[in-house]
Formats: sequence, C-alpha cells, structure tokens
Amino acid sequence: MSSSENSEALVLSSDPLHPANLIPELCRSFYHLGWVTGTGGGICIRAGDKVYIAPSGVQKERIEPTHIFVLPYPQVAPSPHTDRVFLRRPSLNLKESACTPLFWNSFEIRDAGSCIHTHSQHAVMATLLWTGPVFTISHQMIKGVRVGGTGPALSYLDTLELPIIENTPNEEDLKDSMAEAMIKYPNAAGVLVRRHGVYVWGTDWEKAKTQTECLDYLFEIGVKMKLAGLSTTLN
Ligand SMILES: CSC[C@@H](O)[C@@H](O)C(=O)COP(=O)(O)O
Ligand SMILES: [Zn+2]
Repeated sequence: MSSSENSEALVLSSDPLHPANLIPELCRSFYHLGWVTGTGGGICIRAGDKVYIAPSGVQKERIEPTHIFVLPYPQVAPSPHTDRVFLRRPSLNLKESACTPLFWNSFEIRDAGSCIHTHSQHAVMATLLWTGPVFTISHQMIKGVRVGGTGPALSYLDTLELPIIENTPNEEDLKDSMAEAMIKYPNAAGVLVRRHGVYVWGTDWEKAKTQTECLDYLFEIGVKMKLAGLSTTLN
C-alpha cells in the first residue's frame, strides 16, 4: 500500500463512530442548533495519539470525511502554532481550522478527548450581559457539567463559573488568554469569548457534546433570567 493510500485509510471507515465520520455528522447537527453557521465554530476529536480536525472557512454542515486533517498527538514540533505536523491532509486546497491552537489547549491543559467551539447566540448574549470576567449561575440544572470539564459532575448545590476572555480579530491569538483563563479557573468546563462564542471540552466527544448542550441551556436561561431582572445566583 502506498503512503497516500495509508493516509486515506486514516479517514475512510465504515464505522459511523470513526472520528472522520463523526465530525461531519456532528457539525451538521450543530449547524441546525445555530452553533456553527456561516463557517464558524466546529469540533475536534482526539482518539489516542491522533487528532481529527475539520478544515477552516468551509460550510461546516457540508464537511466530508475526506476533508478531515489528522495530526499526531503530541506534536513532535516545538509548538502546534508553527511547523505543524500532519499524518494526513485533504487533497483539496484546504487549511486546518483556525481553532486548532485553542483545541490544543484543551488537550494539553485538561487532557480532553474532544473540544467544541460554538457561535451560539446564547453564549454571545451571556458575554454581553455578564460584563465582568466570569459567567456565574447557581440552582439550575448544572449537574450535567463536570468539574474542569473532565472531572466529577457538579452538584445542584455548586455555583457554575465560566471565565470570559476578550475577543481578538484572529482566532489563533486567543490561545494564550484561553490558556491563562483555564489555569486561573481550573474547575471551569469551558471558556466564553466575548462577542464571539464558547469553547467547551470533555474526556470524549460525547461528554464534550452533552456539556456544550448543558452550558448552552444555562446561557439561555441565564440570559432570560437577567433580562427578567432576576439574580442568577442564590449564594
Ligand atoms: C465566520 S469566521 C469564524 C472563525 O474566525 C472562527 O471564529 C471560527 O469559529 C471557525 O474557524 P475555522 O478556521 O473556520 O474553523
Ligand atoms: Zn469562532
């Protein structure tokens, strides 16, 4: 088998749960939630020593398995910013998602197996109504969210805190402030980006997905509570 056939084998599988099949399917469902419209947002999956990433700037609901990039984890190059190493690149003229360095934060700092980025309007509205550095909510259905995204589940009696970082014109430039926020708030399962969206991770794609759903629900109800003049915490 030639090396290009070998690299194609990294994304061609009849298993619907193979990351190269899952990413297109999940992006389609996220599109219908309004999370990844206009080419924004996405999901990456790390399976052992391989990371599967979607292309940049494409309609995320129309991705095919052959569009997926595969990278080794950890990277052998000094930084995932520069001289990025690939096991497989699509033959089309595509570039890997600009979110790659941010997804990498979730692997390196939280040992995540998957990270989701959405442009959900609930997340964006939360960053506009919570004008400080943290989104907080308590006494809601927060127990679907895990401590730090990869730890034990939160309890109804915990207060959920999510840091908010300031947006930058280029996605890559969020890498350092996201990493700082993750270190400062070790219990947070995600990081909100003001006027932009949210990054959420989990030990695997299922937990990243369900936690993104839980957090999106909390952003939505939190925004409604604020707009109704209600406090979002009882503590
Ligand atoms: C609509 S452009 C949005 C991008 O700059 C970025 O924020 C994003 O979410 C997706 O980046 P991409 O490189 O297309 O995966
Ligand atoms: Zn984005």
